[in-house]
Amino acid sequence: MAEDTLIQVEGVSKKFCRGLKRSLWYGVQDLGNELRGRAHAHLDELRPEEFWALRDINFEVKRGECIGLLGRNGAGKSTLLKVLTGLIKPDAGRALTRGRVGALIELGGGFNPILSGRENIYIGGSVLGFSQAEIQKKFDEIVAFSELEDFIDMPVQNYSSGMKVRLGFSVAVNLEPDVLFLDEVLAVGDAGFRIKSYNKMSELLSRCAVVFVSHSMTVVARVCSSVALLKNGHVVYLGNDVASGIEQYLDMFDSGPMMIEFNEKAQLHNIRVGCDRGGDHEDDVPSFRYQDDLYIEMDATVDAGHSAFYVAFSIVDKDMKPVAQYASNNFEQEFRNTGESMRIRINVPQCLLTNGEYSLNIALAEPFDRDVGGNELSQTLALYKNCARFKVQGFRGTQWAPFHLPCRVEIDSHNAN
Ligand SMILES: Nc1ncnc2c1ncn2[C@@H]1O[C@H](COP(=O)(O)OP(=O)(O)OP(=O)(O)O)[C@@H](O)[C@H]1O
Repeated sequence: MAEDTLIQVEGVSKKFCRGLKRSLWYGVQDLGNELRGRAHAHLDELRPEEFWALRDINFEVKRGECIGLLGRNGAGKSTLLKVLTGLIKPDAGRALTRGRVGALIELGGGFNPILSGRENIYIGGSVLGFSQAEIQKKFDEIVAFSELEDFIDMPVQNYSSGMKVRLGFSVAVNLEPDVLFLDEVLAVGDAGFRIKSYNKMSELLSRCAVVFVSHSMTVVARVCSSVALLKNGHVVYLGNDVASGIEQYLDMFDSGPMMIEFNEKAQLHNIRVGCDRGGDHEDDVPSFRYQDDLYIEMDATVDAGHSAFYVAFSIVDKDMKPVAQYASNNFEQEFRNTGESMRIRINVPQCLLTNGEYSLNIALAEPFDRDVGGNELSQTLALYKNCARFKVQGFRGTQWAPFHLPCRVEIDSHNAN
């Protein structure tokens, strides 16, 4: 393996068996064959109820790189991490690492629950190959990072899940690893610790090779330099274009049907997103360009008894996270209910969304009072979620957020200090 390559995965395959009884029986057969020095008779074929959890995985990670393992539930990410850390043996191929390995792949994994945090730090350090003296030197740093000073002599079995993550992460990152394996478990920590952990990861990156499993695309976009996207045990994308890897991951999810959460007092029909220029269609989804002038159109009826209403919408990304909002009442725009079917058109000039697939949540509401703070109280008349999908394409350049603002930068060298 090349000098600066710290992780090398070569043709790794791993199969599992769905049925417990068969799985045990195959295990006995394989062990018998191994003991008799016979090659694995069924190495490349699947026996009844077996499936490939990993199939012919190849990649390498150099010092200074962080590869994000993405994939839907059951894609094989944790199995790959377990092969990488040596917890399970692959059926074919090999995974090599160079240098000290730090890992946090299971909540409380690697800890002895009846021993204290202090004792577990010493055991964890020894497993990584550190001498008692070296661990002693790092001990205060580990405890300070985990912020568990008051609990360090308590048995780990009494720790909360967040406390276990703090201790596990702190041991993994503070013992100067060359290779770091991190699973989703970090998400268990509270917001403060998560931010601290991601900062620590960024700091370690210059001297480490990291494999990071996550379902949070915001974090992947922030910390990863490359992405391996797994589907049913196969790598379907491997590369340095993290945005493209994330896009392909999000494409694996069907955004689902429209949900009418409430339509008892108003009804919406024919909701669509358009562009005066026309736009294109891709897989039946309208597609526009970055900075196009868009409009949202719908037909609406509002029940008699509600004399006025306002219109609100949010744009959500493929993770269903809201990325933009609008409510006409914030601009003193309320509309009179004509009692008849109305065509509503909302103009969205110069849409600054970056490339991706988005959807709309739309509400009609009636303002009726103000609270003590002067905020408007309103009654929802209709709420339709995920009711019009659209794509934005044509944004050029690195993309790390849903909006790109067309700013102008001015530099005046005379005033610079
Ligand atoms: N010991 C095992 N025996 C049998 N099947 C297993 C075993 N461990 C994992 N699997 C199966 O292997 C497949 C991959 O599982 P894995 O845990 O690697 O997925 P994952 O991508 O980490 O999923 P998630 O995002 O839910 O954590 C799944 O179908 C899982 O049920």
